[in-house]
Amino acid sequence: MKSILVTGASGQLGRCFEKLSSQYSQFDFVFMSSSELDITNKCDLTHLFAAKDFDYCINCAAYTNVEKAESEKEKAFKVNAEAPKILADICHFSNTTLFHFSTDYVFNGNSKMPYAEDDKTDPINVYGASKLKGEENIRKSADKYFIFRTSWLYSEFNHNFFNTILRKAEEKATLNITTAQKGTPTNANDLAQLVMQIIVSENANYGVYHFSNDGEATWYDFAEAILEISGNTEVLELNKDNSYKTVAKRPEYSVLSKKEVQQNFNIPLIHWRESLEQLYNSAISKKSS
Ligand SMILES: NC(=O)C1=CN([C@@H]2O[C@H](COP(=O)(O)OP(=O)(O)OC[C@H]3O[C@@H](n4cnc5c(N)ncnc54)[C@H](OP(=O)(O)O)[C@@H]3O)[C@@H](O)[C@H]2O)C=CC1
Ligand SMILES: Cc1cn([C@H]2C[C@H](O)[C@@H](COP(=O)(O)OP(=O)(O)O[C@H]3O[C@@H](C)C(=O)[C@@H](O)[C@H]3O)O2)c(=O)[nH]c1=O
Repeated sequence: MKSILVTGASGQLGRCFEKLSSQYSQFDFVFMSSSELDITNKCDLTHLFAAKDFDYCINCAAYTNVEKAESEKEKAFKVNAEAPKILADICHFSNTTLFHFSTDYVFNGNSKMPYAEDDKTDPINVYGASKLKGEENIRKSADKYFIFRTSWLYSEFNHNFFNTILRKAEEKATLNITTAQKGTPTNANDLAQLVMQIIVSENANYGVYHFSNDGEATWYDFAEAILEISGNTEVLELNKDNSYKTVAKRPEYSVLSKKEVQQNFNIPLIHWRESLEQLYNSAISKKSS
């Protein structure tokens, strides 16, 4: 039976893999949260891989607080840049295929058209710079790796924009949301599904790929869609607000081109709004009814 290690398993994406794992009983999944496995600890990682053979390692562990990263640069780089290097070295030595995730924030956002994989990177915040360094470290150390740059992940799990808006709707708070950035909201469950499809098909087209849902939106459009789909348009005030204060700069435009991922893995792309609606109906409205 092939085995799959999932790191950062209590995070948003990790929990999507855990949810999906019940559909893949042919694999032996080992889920390890940050308290069970610290990916910055080379010694613990070495021992783990010496004790068990993993065919795949899905690295969902990351430092993802974009605002805090500005003042915690060292910590962000340790988790997002140095740890992926350790993981890549160990995976290479153990003949384990590594799946890793990066971000649209590796780009500066000056483009007017969707970013391709080989477009120039130029992060404008610490989080983006730390994730880019992590990509570079993996590319140098491993052969059998997939890096998926994705954007604006949300799901029913943990802290994310979708859950924040739903919570604010419950509190009937006034929402002031920026229209200053354009990107693509991505259902983290769709990303987890893509990875499992690649594992099942034993596809070996290793490399860096862009994956998000289809279409584009501002954060305001995303918030508006969440309120419409959850039937909350009457109960709270939603305003466009380009003066929303943040510490970290964010790219104005970060839509990703999905040509490569479609060509290499033959997957259907779901429009962000359709996937949002599906998730709300399957995971949220069911829970509250
Ligand atoms: N969220 C988003 O919008 C986007 C995310 N991505 C990328 O996708 C991936 C998954 O993100 P997502 O699930 O949303 O992020 P989360 O923040 O929800 O999950 C990250 C997990 O990593 C854990 N973690 C942090 N440091 C360590 C460590 N040293 N060792 C082990 N685990 C650690 C965290 O644990 P704890 O909480 O205990 O610190 C948390 O459980 C990341 O690589 C991220 O950069 C890319 C684009 C968009
Ligand atoms: C909560 C809130 C946010 N905003 C703005 C702030 C910011 O510009 C934008 C998004 O806010 P967030 O803090 O939720 O998102 P942010 O942390 O920028 O999200 C990013 O996370 C990392 C991990 C990624 O890799 C990116 O792809 C992206 O998803 O919306 C408002 O305008 N009003 C609000 O009420």
